[in-house]
Amino acid sequence: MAEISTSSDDVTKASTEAVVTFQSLGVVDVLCETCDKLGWKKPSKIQEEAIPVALQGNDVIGLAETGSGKTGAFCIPVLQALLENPQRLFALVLTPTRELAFQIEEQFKALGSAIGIKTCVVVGGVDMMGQQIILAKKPHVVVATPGRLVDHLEKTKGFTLRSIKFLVLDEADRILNMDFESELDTILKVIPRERRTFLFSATMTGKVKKLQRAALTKPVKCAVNNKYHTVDKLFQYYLFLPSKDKDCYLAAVVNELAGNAMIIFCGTCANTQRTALILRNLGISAVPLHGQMSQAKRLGALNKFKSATKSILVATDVASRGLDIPHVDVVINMDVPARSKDYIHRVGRTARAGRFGKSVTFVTQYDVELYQRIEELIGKKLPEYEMEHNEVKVLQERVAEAQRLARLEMKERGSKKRGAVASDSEELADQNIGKHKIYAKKGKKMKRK
Ligand SMILES: Nc1ncnc2c1ncn2[C@@H]1O[C@H](COP(=O)(O)OP(=O)(O)OP(=O)(O)O)[C@@H](O)[C@H]1O
Repeated sequence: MAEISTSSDDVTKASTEAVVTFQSLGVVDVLCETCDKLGWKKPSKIQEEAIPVALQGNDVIGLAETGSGKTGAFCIPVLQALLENPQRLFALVLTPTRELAFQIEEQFKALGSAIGIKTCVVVGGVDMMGQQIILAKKPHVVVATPGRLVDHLEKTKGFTLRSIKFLVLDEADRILNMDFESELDTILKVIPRERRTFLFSATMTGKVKKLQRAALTKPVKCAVNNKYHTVDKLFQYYLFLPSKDKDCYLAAVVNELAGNAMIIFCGTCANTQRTALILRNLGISAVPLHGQMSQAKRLGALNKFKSATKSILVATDVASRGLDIPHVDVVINMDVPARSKDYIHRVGRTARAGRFGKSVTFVTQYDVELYQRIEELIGKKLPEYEMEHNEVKVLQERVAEAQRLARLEMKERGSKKRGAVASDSEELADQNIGKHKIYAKKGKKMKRK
């Protein structure tokens, strides 16, 4: 496999020698103008590496840190090829989460706005019929999560992917994981072998066997920075704390960082829900996002957070990959991720596209080994987050009451679910916000800077 690897220094040196533009990379005028309109004055490092290689007709493995513009790095060559060879059902993009599929579609629409691009998102959790109607109109680009795409391949009459010229695996290491094994195999069987394939991620599987599954042809690896590098403008900390005091520490850290947009990552759907409820019971506006919520509620939660009506998103790893929400200032890992690579994706939700960001990872007595694996992966020891531990204790009583209420609310949710009424987590959280306000009135409202 040919390799192109660039470190930041190389890029700085190179950029002082010659100004790189989208045009100088070989991008056609109409797409250059669109980039300009989007405010993309020059290509990002990964775009600089991958676009010319892709435009020359190669398969590409693109590896670059989070928030570095990988989506544009594959969208632009696909759109340029489409311009040269206009055809319906031209490209298929596979991505692991539904939210990410919508985001990638938006990027295709934005970059392809001047050329009349037609796109379709095919994801689970929403009605198949609407998707069938759009698929029947044969869009140029289909952005899909693997499971729902397979459903359509099996059930939607007349839908085939036999004409596909480009396959893109975004968050490729995740798509090549066992979780998507059978779906990916089904999809690969029905798309032409004669095609171009792009693999992009901030973390890539090193296992050749897995990479072979993607059936690349003489791929060129375009890597920017070292493997598993986290962004320079991201200030990462860990906080060592006793497991039983996690909620209290969370309340304290959130309180201290109030005013910032934050994502709090939890390990399970239940803990995500519980944590969001506890924060709300403390009078802090937080919205949960996890896989047990309906798709409409998931998108609603994300939109509330994106539009800054809610400044805290509490989420599972469903939100760890790819989501591009520029205003995220802080990431808190309430639970240490079980898969070390997820750490890189989680903290990559902040400090995007050259901005600053901060992350705090909670490490309890049970997580030391997991945490050490993360430090090994990122190749550095992180500083400890400074915290006045006595101040945390002051919150204990109020947090205990918030926990008690959250337990009741979770129980209520459970029994509602057992009954005929299907209650949704976010809905329940909204119903309960009234209670929180009453509670907040009784107790002292938490300090907001
Ligand atoms: N050349 C550019 N100039 C300025 N902004 C850009 C450029 N390319 C991309 N961006 C913006 O940078 C942000 C991050 O891009 P993108 O979401 O593609 O990152 P990513 O590398 O895919 O991250 P992740 O690994 O987290 O998925 C987006 O808001 C995008 O619009």
